[in-house]
Amino acid sequence: MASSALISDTQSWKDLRAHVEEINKTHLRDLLNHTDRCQSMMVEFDGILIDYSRQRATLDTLKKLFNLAEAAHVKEKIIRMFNGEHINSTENRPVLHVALRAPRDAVINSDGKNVVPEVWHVLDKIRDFSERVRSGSWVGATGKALKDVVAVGIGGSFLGPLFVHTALQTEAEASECARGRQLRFLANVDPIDVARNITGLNPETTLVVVVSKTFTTAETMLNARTMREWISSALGPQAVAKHMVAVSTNLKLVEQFGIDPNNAFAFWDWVGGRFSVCSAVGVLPLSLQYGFSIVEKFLKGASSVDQHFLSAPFEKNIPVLLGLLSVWNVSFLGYPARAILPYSQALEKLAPHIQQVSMESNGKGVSIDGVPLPYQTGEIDFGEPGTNGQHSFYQLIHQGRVIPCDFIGVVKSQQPIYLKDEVVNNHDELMSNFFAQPDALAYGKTPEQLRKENIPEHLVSHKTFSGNRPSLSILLPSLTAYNIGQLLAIYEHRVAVQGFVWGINSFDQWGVELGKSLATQVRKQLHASRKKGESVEGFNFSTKMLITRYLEASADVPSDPSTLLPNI
Ligand SMILES: O=P(O)(O)OC[C@H]1O[C@](O)(CO)[C@@H](O)[C@@H]1O
Repeated sequence: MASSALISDTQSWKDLRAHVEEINKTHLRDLLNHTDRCQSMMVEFDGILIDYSRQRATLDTLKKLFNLAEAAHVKEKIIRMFNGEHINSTENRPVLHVALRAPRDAVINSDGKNVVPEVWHVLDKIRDFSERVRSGSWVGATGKALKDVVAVGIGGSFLGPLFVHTALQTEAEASECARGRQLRFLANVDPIDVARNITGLNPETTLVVVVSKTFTTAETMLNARTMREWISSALGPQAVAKHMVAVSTNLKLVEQFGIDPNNAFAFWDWVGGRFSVCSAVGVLPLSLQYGFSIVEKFLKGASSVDQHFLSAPFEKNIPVLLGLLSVWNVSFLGYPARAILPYSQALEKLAPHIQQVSMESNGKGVSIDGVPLPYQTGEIDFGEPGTNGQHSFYQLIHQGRVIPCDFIGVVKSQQPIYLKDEVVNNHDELMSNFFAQPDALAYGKTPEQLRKENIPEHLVSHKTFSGNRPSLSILLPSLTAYNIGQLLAIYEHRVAVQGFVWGINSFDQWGVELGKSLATQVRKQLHASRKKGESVEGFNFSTKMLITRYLEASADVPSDPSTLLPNI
């Protein structure tokens, strides 16, 4: 399938380019009047309703997007992914996060081997370990039960688990299962993050889970050594065996670090970091907090969407539709950003997680065959829960730049509140905004409407809303572990579809390497300057000046310190 032909050279791409002119003659205000159009722009699957009628698209646009998908061989690429082919060609790896949530009896082959039994071997090990910790049969070095967990990891070894944890925290069944337990995440190498995470924790009752696919990430390893010091300085070095476990693909380095290999939970190089929340990366910390049976529901929700993605026709395939519409917005309508706006506080960490899933995957400059692209890929993802975002950046979305929005609403609140004598209950109040905002963006408000309302003439232009601003609405029935899994898989596959169309490798991340290697040079310099007083050399004028100023202004930092941990 590899070829240096770019999707932008195909007739389908050119047709869509030409079609923009047609769409520019329309306004969502009018498009929304066509009931047939709107009806065919609603899709339902497994309790989830998607309404994309507020996209700047007609049924003809959709037809052209399906042609584009065909020209980009999207169907074949999806099948190749599920078949375990090495579609991550620059790293020569399959991309099989779908195997992480496949049922026990599924068969998913990679390099001639069914990977599902090894997935379940690790899941069973997690179930067993987390039950022993939760029941108090696995105790710490002083015989106390371990009720608090600090998960140390960054990027994909952090954001997905944090998203799911935040979403489950207030879910009735999950929160009951987590009673008396805490799960914290130490990600940043900033010592302040260490201080925040250990504050209020007792090493005797704390389990540290070091999560790193490579077990070489500088930030994670320094934080892991810091946590090891925190434990051993309080309880003695032998306590590490009882208080530290690891999740990694690199079990050799785990052992070298001093963690018992029996307490290491494996995953595989066919799981990309940002797609790893369904591996031990997420399943271990979440099972320790909520119990394995809750996490299993999350995996089932994701698996249900996996099957839908693989088998549903494109006209009804949620990740495919959303992926194609994102390509339409970015590559044809020229909107470079996307706002992820969940009307649920429980989903407050969805946008940061999808930011990595999407931007690390699709922020590329060359095709999968290494050909420089004449078009931009990826989009700038950001977001906040509604209604908080409304009082922050929505002004720009309503009257400034056009940013396609994903509105995500939930039918049944995790935590309903009813107050006597209120007009509506609290969740209805929230959802009133969820329903209103997409229409405000789509319809806008004309000067004529304002004049009819007797708005003073000098304010008319200020109060005018152009409208015609696209969004889509995702309505979830509730926010259980299962629904959270569904939502995750929708976004993961949508990002893959976008990459498949753009013809890029969405599964590597070479762009993060340069900064890492330059930091190594700076680290060496800081060491040499602090220890031996060496002057700053080998940098450009600006960096040299900045580092020199930093060193001079922090000359009181001891050159040969004894261990100091945060004390707040
Ligand atoms: O799990 P690891 O190997 O510590 O890597 C953490 C993160 O670093 C990256 O490699 C780059 O930021 C991500 O892709 C990954 O999720």
